[in-house]
Formats: sequence, structure tokens, C-alpha cells
Amino acid sequence: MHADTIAALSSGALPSGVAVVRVSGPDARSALERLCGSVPPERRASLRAFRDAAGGPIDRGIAIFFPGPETVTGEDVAEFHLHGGRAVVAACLEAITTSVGTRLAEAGEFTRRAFENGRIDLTEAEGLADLIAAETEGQHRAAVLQANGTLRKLYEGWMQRLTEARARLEASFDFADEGDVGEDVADRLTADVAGLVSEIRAHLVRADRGEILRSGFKVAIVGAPNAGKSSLLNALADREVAIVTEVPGTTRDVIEATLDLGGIPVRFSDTAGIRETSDKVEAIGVERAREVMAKADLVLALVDTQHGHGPLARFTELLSHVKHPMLLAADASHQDLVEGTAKGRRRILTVRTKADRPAPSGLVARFGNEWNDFRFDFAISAKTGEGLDALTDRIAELAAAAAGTEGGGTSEAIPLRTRQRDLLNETLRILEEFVGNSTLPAEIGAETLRRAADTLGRLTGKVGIEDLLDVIFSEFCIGK
Ligand SMILES: Nc1nc2c(c(=O)[nH]1)N(C=O)[C@@H](CNc1ccc(C(=O)N[C@@H](CCC(=O)O)C(=O)O)cc1)CN2
Ligand SMILES: Nc1nc2c(ncn2[C@@H]2O[C@H](COP(=O)(O)OP(=O)(O)OP(=O)(O)O)[C@@H](O)[C@H]2O)c(=O)[nH]1
Ligand SMILES: [Mg+2]
Repeated sequence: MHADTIAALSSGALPSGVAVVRVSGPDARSALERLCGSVPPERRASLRAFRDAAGGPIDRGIAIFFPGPETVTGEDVAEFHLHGGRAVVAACLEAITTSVGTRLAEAGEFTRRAFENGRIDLTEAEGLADLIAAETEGQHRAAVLQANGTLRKLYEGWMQRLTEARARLEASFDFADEGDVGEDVADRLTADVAGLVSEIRAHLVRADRGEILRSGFKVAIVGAPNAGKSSLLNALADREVAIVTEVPGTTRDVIEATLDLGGIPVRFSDTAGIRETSDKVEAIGVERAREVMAKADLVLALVDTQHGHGPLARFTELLSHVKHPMLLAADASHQDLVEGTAKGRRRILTVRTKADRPAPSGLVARFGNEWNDFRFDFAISAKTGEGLDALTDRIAELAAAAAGTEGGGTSEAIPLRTRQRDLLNETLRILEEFVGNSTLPAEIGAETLRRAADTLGRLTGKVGIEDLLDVIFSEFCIGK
């Protein structure tokens, strides 16, 4: 328990309709006494006149007292709900912090106290940070499941099982000299741990989806210079994000815009038109375009067919830079490469641009001699808007498939953060070592299980993570 009391504005930017000032710590009660004249009845919203130390009026508002330890921080908590003016809030905080033991809170300090007082674990703290940062429905849904302790329960269950397994193994030390007793125990133990291994593995597969919810489904817009890439980005974003001119080679850097498509953040990157160039700046842009393409979850390959076959030859060259396993497979068929399958494996959509203009070759064009007749997935016009809805619908579908939220989303908790996934991977690696090595002496086996449990403990914050706490809690805003 902390000796000092912290106070902060916990609601959003001022001015606002109503502002909430929270106080947590041993002096929370006295703050109410000083500002309201008396402590209002516990856990009840009470209308009071707030006054400063000199008796000057601050505001008339609602005050609440939550006695610890059954509170959000685990300490006594006081709340002042004021009118959201800057001077009103400043006067209230000033009056609260005149008490010697009370100071302004640092970013994340309320949540940190909740963690330190055992009210929440680290996954819940991280879930709260993600909940506050959530901008799309998908992010919201995943963060709620972390913030409300769903992940915590899962990991605590796993830790419990590891502890039990270790206890059984350690108990078997005593029988080690008596022949087959130890062996029998070891077999059952290995089977139990193997069960855990497959659960952690399945959980980690879902983690990739968490990553998409957190950082977005990445879509690279690529094509030859002048194909209409920047025009597409602008049309999708509905604003002039990128410069558009008739000069090929206009875009040199990567330009991003994020759209919320069906609850998933979709990050579109407009890139430099890919071509050989002696222009130094453009060459760097082309290199960046290739990098963006290689990292994308989905590539939109744009072709302006109005000049006939020339751009299509470059298009073939361009696709060779998409480093998707499906494309690298030597025996991948045209079907695999471009049409793919509907189940989220499809990574490229081919798009004919400037569909408002007549194309000499029509929708079906020859595509070099390696591949057969080529049919574009979409024909669009950034100018008239033709085809854009169909294209965004398809992208939304693919993003939902990648994030695992198709059909209304998942109720399963998934780890959203790299920190969490790294620790889970580490735990998995240690447990695989245990399972794959049935001849390990019991002492070493028990030590291996202990290391795995410790790694899981770092996930929930049960085990030595001092170094990490500052990093995690500093992401919060003041007042949280
Ligand atoms: N006004 C206000 N609204 C808020 C918060 C707050 O601090 N103040 N919260 C800030 O994050 C969130 C609510 N979180 C809370 C979590 C636990 C407890 C709490 O007192 N828990 C006790 C008692 C539960 C009960 O009454 O059933 C407990 O769990 O033991 C309160 C708020 C969102 N809304
Ligand atoms: N008629 C018509 N013209 C278009 C359309 N989309 C783009 N253009 C024109 O095509 C030219 C090139 O468009 P951009 O969007 O700058 O092409 P880009 O692919 O970004 O080009 P770079 O950045 O140079 O690689 C501009 O003159 C646009 O006005 C379209 O749908 N219809
Ligand atoms: Mg451009």
C-alpha cells in the first residue's frame, strides 16, 4: 500500500461537459472532508458544494467515496464530478493537493496501483491500455476480453497445471530408486504437458489474428508509374492524402491511410510506381515499394490497360517481387497465384484502373506467354467511383478472415501484444524441450517445468518484471 495519495483529472480533454477528478490513497477521505465539508455516504453519488481551503467556491458537483480495498485501485478512492472547465478543474486539483501527502498522479499510476495491489494482473492492465486506445469494433472486442480478465484466467490455469506437474515430478524423486514407479509417473506427466503444449500452440495461432486487430491489416497498393495508385488511395480515404499528377513517377515515398473496414483497421500504403530509374530519389521510393509489398497482408496490383500490353509486361515483373510463399512455390499454378482460394490465403488482387476510359484490350488481356488469358479481379475508376465498393467489400472480407472475426467475431481471448506472444513462444519452447526429452533426469525435468511456469508468470506479472512495469504503465494517459 502506498503512503502517498494521488490525484488527477481522469476524464478527457477540457473543456468538457463534465470532468471527473479521481483521488486514490490514504488521504482520499480527507480530500472529501476538506472540499465537501464532510465525507458523503459510501459508494453513493452525492451532490455537494466544493470549496477550497480559504472557503472560496470551486463548483457544485457530485462527490463519491469508495472505501478500500474493494475499489478499482484497492485503496480508498474519492471522485469529484465537476463542470468541465479548465479553471474549475485546476482549482479542484489545487485544493486537493494542498494536503502534504497528496500529489498529482503520473501517467498510468492509478492502473499501476491496481496492479500492485493485486486488483488486476498485467494482461488486464495491458487490456485496459488497449481498451482506451481501441478505435475499431474489432479492437474493442479483443481488448474487453483482456481487460476483464479472460486471458488472466487462461494463463493462471496453465500455471496451475505446470505447478501441479512439477509437484508430481518432485514427489517422484523419492521413489526414483524403487524402479518403475518413477517411470510410470513420468509417462503420465509427459502426456499432460504435451496437452498443454498443444493448447498453447493453438492459442498462438490465434495471436497472429490479434496482431492484425492491433496494428491493422496491411494492404500495399502497387503498380507501374501512373497506374492510378495514388488516385485509388485518395478515393478510398475520401481525401487528398497523396499527390496525383499525370507525370509518371509522382509518388516517391510510402503514403499511408487507415480505414475502418468492418471493425478492422486496414492500412493502405500507396507506393512509388515500380520501374527502373536513374533518379536517385525515385529509386529509393521503388525500393521502399518492394519492401512494403513484401510485408503486406494483401497486395493490390494495379494496371492501367489503356496503353495496351506494355504495362502488363511490367506487371509480371512486379508480381515477382511479392514475397508470398504461394508465389515463391515453383509449381504454383496461375490459379494459385492470382485467384488463390477464398479462405484468407489469397494475397493478391489484380485491379484494372481508369475503367471510365476505353481500354484497347478490354477486360481480358494477354498476359505474356507464361500465363494464360488474364482476367482482372476488379475494374475500378477513381474518377467515377465505379468498382470501388466491390473492391473495398472484398478487402473487408479478407481482413476479417485474417483477423478471425468473420461471422460476428470471436469470443476467445487472444494475446494482442508482442510482449505476450514472445513470452508464450518462450514457454512453448521450454515445454517442447520437456516433452521431447522423456529421458531427462527428474530433477532437470522439474527445473524445466519451473522455468516454463516462471515465463508464464512474467506474462501475468506474478514473476520478476520490475524492469517492465515502467514501460507498460507509461503508455497510459494521466488519470488512468
Ligand atoms: N466514475 C468512474 N467511472 C468509471 C471508473 C472510475 O474509476 N470512476 N472506472 C475506472 O477504471 C471504470 C470502472 N471500473 C471499476 C472497477 C472496479 C470498481 C470497484 O469498486 N470494484 C469493487 C467493487 C465492485 C462492486 O461494487 O460490485 C471490487 O471489485 O471489489 C470500480 C470501478 C469505468 N468507469
Ligand atoms: N480518367 C481517369 N484518370 C485517372 C484515374 N485514376 C487516375 N487517373 C489519372 O492518371 C494519372 C496518374 O494518377 P496517379 O494516381 O498519380 O498514378 P500513380 O500510380 O500514383 O502514379 P505514380 O505515383 O507516378 O507512380 C493522373 O493524371 C490521374 O488523374 C481514373 O480512374 N480515371
Ligand atoms: Mg502516386
